[in-house]
Amino acid sequence: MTHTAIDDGERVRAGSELAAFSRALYERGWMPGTAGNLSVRLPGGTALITASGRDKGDMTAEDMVVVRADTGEEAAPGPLRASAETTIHSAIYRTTDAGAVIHVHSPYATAVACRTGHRTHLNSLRIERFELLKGLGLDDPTRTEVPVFPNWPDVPRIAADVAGHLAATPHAPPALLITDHGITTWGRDLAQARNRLECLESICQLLLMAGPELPAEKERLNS
Ligand SMILES: CSC[C@@H](O)[C@@H](O)C(=O)COP(=O)(O)O
Ligand SMILES: [Zn+2]
Repeated sequence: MTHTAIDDGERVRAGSELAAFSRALYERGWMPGTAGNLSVRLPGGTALITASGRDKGDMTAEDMVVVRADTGEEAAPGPLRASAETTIHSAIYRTTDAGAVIHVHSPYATAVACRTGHRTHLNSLRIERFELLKGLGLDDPTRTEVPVFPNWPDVPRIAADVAGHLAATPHAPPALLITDHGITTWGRDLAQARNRLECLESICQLLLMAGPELPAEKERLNS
């Protein structure tokens, strides 16, 4: 099958699933305005992604665009434009075996991204000890380093940073932050990507609620 030969039934089934997940995330307040985008990998080297600039709480299967999974290029001319952040999804599809990618502007993860990110350099957020790390499917569920990328105005530049980091970091967690912007997670399907997103959003909430450490706590943690 070539990348343009998408079975219509498959496209509609995947599009309906994207629309349902998008609505649910919107209703949680994680896709304010028209923020956020979701995609799934399809057979034949393609992916289906939410159209750009749409209300993410009110999408249907017809509001999705077929793109090449490895480049983000639109597979066929049509009235809708693929998400402005499609190249970030493609960077993930190219360098991992992800079957689905979710990007949202959820408040706690975005706040942590704002506080830990750097305007021009890749940074990382070290997370240790939280039980919820077990929900990320890590090789070592006791600790991880979530990369925090600069929010370049040129999205393909963010995508190039992401692809470079993931290619060089085989045990990277299935998640990334973009400073002053939001969070992206991925998994074998939308449900797994959403579960991982929920774990990280909750960890970020706990980090913000728990810190900064009190001196007595520091002593206890270091003993
Ligand atoms: C509401 S502005 C947010 C956008 O700039 C972008 O970050 C975003 O998440 C949605 O872009 P989109 O092109 O609709 O997929
Ligand atoms: Zn965004």
